[in-house]
Amino acid sequence: MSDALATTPAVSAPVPPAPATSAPAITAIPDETAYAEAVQLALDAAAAYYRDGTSALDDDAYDRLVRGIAAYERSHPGQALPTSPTGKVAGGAVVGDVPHTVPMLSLDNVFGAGQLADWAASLERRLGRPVEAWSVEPKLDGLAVSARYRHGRLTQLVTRGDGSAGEDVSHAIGTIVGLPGELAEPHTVEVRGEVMMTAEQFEAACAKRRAHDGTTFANPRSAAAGTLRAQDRPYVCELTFFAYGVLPPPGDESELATGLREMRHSAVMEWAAGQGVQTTAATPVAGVVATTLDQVNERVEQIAAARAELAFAIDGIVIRCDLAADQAQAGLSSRAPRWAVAYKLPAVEKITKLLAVEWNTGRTGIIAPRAVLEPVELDGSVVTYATLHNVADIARRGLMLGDSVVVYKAGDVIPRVEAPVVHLRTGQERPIEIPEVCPSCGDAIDASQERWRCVRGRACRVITSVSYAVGRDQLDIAGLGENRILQLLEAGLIADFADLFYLTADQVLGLERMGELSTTNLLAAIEEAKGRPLSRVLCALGVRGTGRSMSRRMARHFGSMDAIRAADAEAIQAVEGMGPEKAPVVVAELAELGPVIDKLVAAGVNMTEPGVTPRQADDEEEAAVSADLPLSGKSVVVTGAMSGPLETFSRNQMNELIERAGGRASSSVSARTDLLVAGAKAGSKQAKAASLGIHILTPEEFAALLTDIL
Ligand SMILES: NC(=O)c1ccc[n+]([C@@H]2O[C@H](COP(=O)([O-])OP(=O)(O)OC[C@H]3O[C@@H](n4cnc5c(N)ncnc54)[C@H](O)[C@@H]3O)[C@@H](O)[C@H]2O)c1
Ligand SMILES: [Zn+2]
Repeated sequence: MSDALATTPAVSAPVPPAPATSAPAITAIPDETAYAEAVQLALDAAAAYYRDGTSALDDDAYDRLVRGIAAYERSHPGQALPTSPTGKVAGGAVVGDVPHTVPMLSLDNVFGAGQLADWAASLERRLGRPVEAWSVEPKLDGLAVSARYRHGRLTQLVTRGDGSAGEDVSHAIGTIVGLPGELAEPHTVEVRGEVMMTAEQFEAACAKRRAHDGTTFANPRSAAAGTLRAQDRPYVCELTFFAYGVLPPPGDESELATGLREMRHSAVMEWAAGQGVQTTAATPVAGVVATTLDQVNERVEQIAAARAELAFAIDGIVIRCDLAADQAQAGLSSRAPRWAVAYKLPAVEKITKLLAVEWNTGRTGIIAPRAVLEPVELDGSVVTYATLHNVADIARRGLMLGDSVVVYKAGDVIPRVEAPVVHLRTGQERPIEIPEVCPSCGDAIDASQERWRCVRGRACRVITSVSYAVGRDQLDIAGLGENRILQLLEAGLIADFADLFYLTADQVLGLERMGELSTTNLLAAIEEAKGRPLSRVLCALGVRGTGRSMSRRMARHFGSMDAIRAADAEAIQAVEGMGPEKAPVVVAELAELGPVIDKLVAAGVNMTEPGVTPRQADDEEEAAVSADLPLSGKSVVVTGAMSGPLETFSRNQMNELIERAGGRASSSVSARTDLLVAGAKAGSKQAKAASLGIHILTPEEFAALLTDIL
């Protein structure tokens, strides 16, 4: 939640996570005072948003606020203020002095296919006939402008303003890619479209501003807004234009003018492109014409899916009647045309706080910073971490601890910090500490390239990662202490733990303090480790977020390493407890570990989970767990010291055993516990289980129950 809302508790509300297509959240407004505050807050935000992009609110917060205002006005019609933003273009917060020939309006919104169908049905009722063709285009997230051409020359550029009059921003002519100074032919027309910044232009703009005053823009839209209106900046930033309309001068009865008025929207767009004006035609989200709502929805889904990869921001899809006659007959309301609608996509950017920066040395020795954020709900999940790429990136964005930052996340994309919101700084922000030595091993940092590395490179993490992989709960290879691993590394015999499976007796014997017997023992232990269940091999890989229990759950869910490797983020997310933030990281890290896994496979290391039939790549079902296992569906807790056949079992091995027998291992006793295995010196858990009437077994009784599996 942004600061601005936090300081006005009367109008702030928790964010209920809403699925993409459901009705949007609103800010609750309890009384008239809160209502007046909310109106003022919305006006200030909208004024700043359209002026130079320095709103204190992100779009989602603004939209919730305005919906809250509208809801309050519906239930208290007598209290509505004349300054209220509802029902007005630009929330009524903007004025202009250059009149528009035809109003530049807003768009009504729909959320989801259901609302779209309702909107289309009411439009068709109004027309008294079915709409023959729909045009479906991306809703570009920038600023609307009207570009006036006289005899083919671009003479004036005007913002939307309050819809009836805008502001002259002709000074920007010549800095906007896609808006030529001259048309291919000497026509007099008005081209309407969106001015925005591509990701690349945004980076360049941030670099220029940073060189100038040490700050950056918060996101491409606010950078575009600020840039379009800036007149006396000592630096020039490039912008991009995409057209979505062409209007002939009112009263012009020339052949071209009448032609344009009668042309389908799709044909108008082709005409504009023919004149050298940029349209979305060449982008992956080009406008299309659809004849049925099913086709419209299909294109909506395609555009939504392409969103994360686009070089520019979109916040929805615009659906309009393609035929000029339909548009003319449907007409306009005071705020929006009746023949078009915006199908809103969920917000993928929010403002939150940068709480800390963590530094980690990756498997390849790359030292990467990671942002720790005040948790924020974004595109269907709660984001707490975001990537910061590298040190140069932090410097480039001028980030500070405590900054309000714009965080971006769409679909499977790993969340990233876009930039600080400089105008929300309080003076309490502190510099981010940059590490001077490798955070993993303490050795020096090689900072010669943009991505910093530990001077040890891959070796930095190898000792820790090999020690972890051979640990008792993973591959369980006895006789491989840190010193021994270091020896193997320094002798060049291993570079990762998969290489252990290729060691020969000669190589091992060649090491210092390594006799015949210990060599035989070590190689036997390594040989034995080849048969460990998939869950342990997976755990040994050390993928972030997949510790012992998650590795077991993944192994049981997929059944084989092949199935795990074939899974995308969505499929991985189907594993219990795997959040949408973690899933893409797991997929990325597994891909990065591909060569290690291949080496393990080639060495003959087991890649399946006992008792689980591996799922096929396109299998919708859970991997089939053999039915009627002794603990099927039971929740089991283990406490006290194990004895009898289970004497040597670690807790992790006990948990594995339980899950292999079809049960669920848990660490605490509750009403949902089915069985407690209580060994000697069992304490409070046994007492609690007894009081709850839970079935209690000794380790020996439990072992007897599982003789077939042990
Ligand atoms: N963060 C803030 O403080 C703040 C303040 C005000 C408004 N906003 C945001 O602005 C949005 C409302 O703004 P609005 O009234 O400018 O826009 P809108 O959502 O009403 O849509 C109309 C605009 O869409 C644009 N557009 C993009 N692609 C188009 C296409 N293919 N065809 C036709 N039009 C296209 C045009 O600029 C047009 O003016 C809200 O989503 C709100 O979140 C944010
Ligand atoms: Zn290191």
